[in-house]
Amino acid sequence: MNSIGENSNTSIALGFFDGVHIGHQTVIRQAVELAHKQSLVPCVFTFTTGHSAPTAKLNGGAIITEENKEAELYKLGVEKIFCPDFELFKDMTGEEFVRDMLLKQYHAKALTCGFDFHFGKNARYGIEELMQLCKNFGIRLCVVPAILDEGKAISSTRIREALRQGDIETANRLLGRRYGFDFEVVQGKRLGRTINAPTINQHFPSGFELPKFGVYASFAEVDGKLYPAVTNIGVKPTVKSDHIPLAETYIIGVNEDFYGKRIPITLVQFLRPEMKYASVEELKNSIHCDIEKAVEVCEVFALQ
Ligand SMILES: Cc1cc2nc3c(=O)[nH]c(=O)nc-3n(C[C@H](O)[C@H](O)[C@H](O)COP(=O)(O)O)c2cc1C
Ligand SMILES: Nc1ncnc2c1ncn2[C@@H]1O[C@H](COP(=O)(O)OP(=O)(O)OP(=O)(O)O)[C@@H](O)[C@H]1O
Repeated sequence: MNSIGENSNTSIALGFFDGVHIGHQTVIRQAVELAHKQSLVPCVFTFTTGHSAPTAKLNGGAIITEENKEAELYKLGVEKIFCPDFELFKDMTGEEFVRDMLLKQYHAKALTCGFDFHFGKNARYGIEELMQLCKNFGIRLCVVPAILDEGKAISSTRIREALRQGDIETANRLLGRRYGFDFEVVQGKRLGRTINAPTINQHFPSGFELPKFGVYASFAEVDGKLYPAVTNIGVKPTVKSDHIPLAETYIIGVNEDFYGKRIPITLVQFLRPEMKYASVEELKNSIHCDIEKAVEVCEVFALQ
């Protein structure tokens, strides 16, 4: 990043980009392509929502961590990410946002956004205003039409809804990759090993969207290699040891100490809801069925 001068002219993709789904990827690729054509630095303008957030973004938790979002953006060819706090620009007029922020601070020569992009105080300004402002300030504007799935625009909101319903197939299709997380592995009660299913435990940070509680066929990445796995997301009502939801994954065929590591887990199929069993013995039997099912499912997904 140091090679990019403070005053380099930029091509900027605009949006929040939670999840970096297929619609976002199209917008970002377009900004990167424009940058290459016009010798500009390919950039993304996104923002943090620490102190305040746009009303439209208050309908759910994050799909991806900030760190993983950045990694996905860089994979698409982005070289610089502008990420101010929403608070800093939320009261700007459309003109102030384009002139003072995008043009003067970030040296925008080209902007790319989606069909429904809104900006400025109370998200009052849309594509029409942006076109006019870009014309006034000599900035090239590219507006990407809606990228659809099943006839409806792909959105972070749709992905959150799919996750809440345990509909991992839809979430993964809209994301254009497998949904997952790589939170640090923390210590559990160590009961798992006594029921022949030692698990890695990962807590969801606050503000993160939780997938439906239940058991999923999954994959775990260990030292760059993918292993079939089975993940329970929930509060373990049978053992009542926790009220804080967490993800517990039994990695099939691996038995190592993962404490403190960041193990990437991706979900591929919902197997069953989390249940409160009458005994640990019943839970144990159920977990062994889950493992068998997960092995079958992962075999199919490993070929894809
Ligand atoms: C595949 C799988 C399915 C699970 N399903 C349930 C469940 O339906 N209900 C439940 O209370 N706990 C469930 N658990 C969580 C277990 O209760 C938990 O793994 C066990 O208590 C060990 O916890 P520990 O890691 O704190 O030692 C499941 C765990 C796994 C790995
Ligand atoms: N399906 C899509 N097709 C084309 N552009 C899109 C699509 N979804 C989002 N965009 C554009 O990508 C940028 C970032 O989108 P943003 O994160 O604000 O919206 P979103 O994915 O629709 O999320 P939400 O559901 O939270 O509104 C914006 O410029 C937006 O217009």
